[in-house]
Amino acid sequence: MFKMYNVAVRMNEKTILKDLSFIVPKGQITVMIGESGSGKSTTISALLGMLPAHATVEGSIYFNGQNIMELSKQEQLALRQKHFFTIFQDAINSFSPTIKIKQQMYALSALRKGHKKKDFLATIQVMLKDFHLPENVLDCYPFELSGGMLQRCMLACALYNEPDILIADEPTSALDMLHQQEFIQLLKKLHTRLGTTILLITHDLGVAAAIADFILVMKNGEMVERGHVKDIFEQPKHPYTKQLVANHF
Ligand SMILES: Nc1ncnc2c1ncn2[C@@H]1O[C@H](COP(=O)(O)OP(=O)(O)OP(=O)(O)O)[C@@H](O)[C@H]1O
Repeated sequence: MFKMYNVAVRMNEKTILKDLSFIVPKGQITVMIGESGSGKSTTISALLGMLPAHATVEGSIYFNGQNIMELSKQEQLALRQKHFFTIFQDAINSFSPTIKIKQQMYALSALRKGHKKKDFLATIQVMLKDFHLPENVLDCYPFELSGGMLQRCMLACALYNEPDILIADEPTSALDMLHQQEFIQLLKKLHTRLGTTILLITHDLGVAAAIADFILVMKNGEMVERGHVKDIFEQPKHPYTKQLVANHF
């Protein structure tokens, strides 16, 4: 579905990503793991065109066979809005503090679907129930909800938008154990229902083992190993992956 090919990123004279190449297959859940500072978020930022202006990016990013790096900034933005939906680590920072959840979810969804407010409300209310969120959640301000509830609102938005690709950058790291598991179950549900292609970033191997079809292992800005979840956990090849897996069990 999309592929990064020989991507290198430099910032402040420092090489952050080195010659990164990988595929995220259609309809599969690909999980990127690796220690803090290994370059996971930078990879996502490169994919989403969100790197700082001073960053230099080389290489190609293919989506449906098209190298999006060859498109104008405007075309890239339109393509990402149409096909990608992203959930970030800190749900509270994903919402504006002074606007009610309903308006914000509608704005996020209207961008893609152009649906009427009435249709949106009817559909989203069913989804919220499905996601164990109280009915009045739409009339709340973000500060009135827990981190777990806000992440579930984001996931409901993702479900409503039916993106081709869902990117989730450490979506559970700010949640407690119970809410982490609940979020992962809902993510699985979304994947089962829509067959969404998912790229999930985490440093939690338990999360990776629970949900991944494929795993990408990052270390120091390089991808040191990639493979099917079973192979990574049962027969890791790279010393770093071996160490990660050994520490997990
Ligand atoms: N704007 C920037 N300017 C310079 N260096 C940066 C910038 N942003 C990130 N880096 C560096 O790039 C490297 C990779 O950071 P990145 O945030 O991608 O890692 P990560 O694997 O996502 O880490 P974490 O799990 O802690 O989020 C780090 O050494 C970081 O200090």
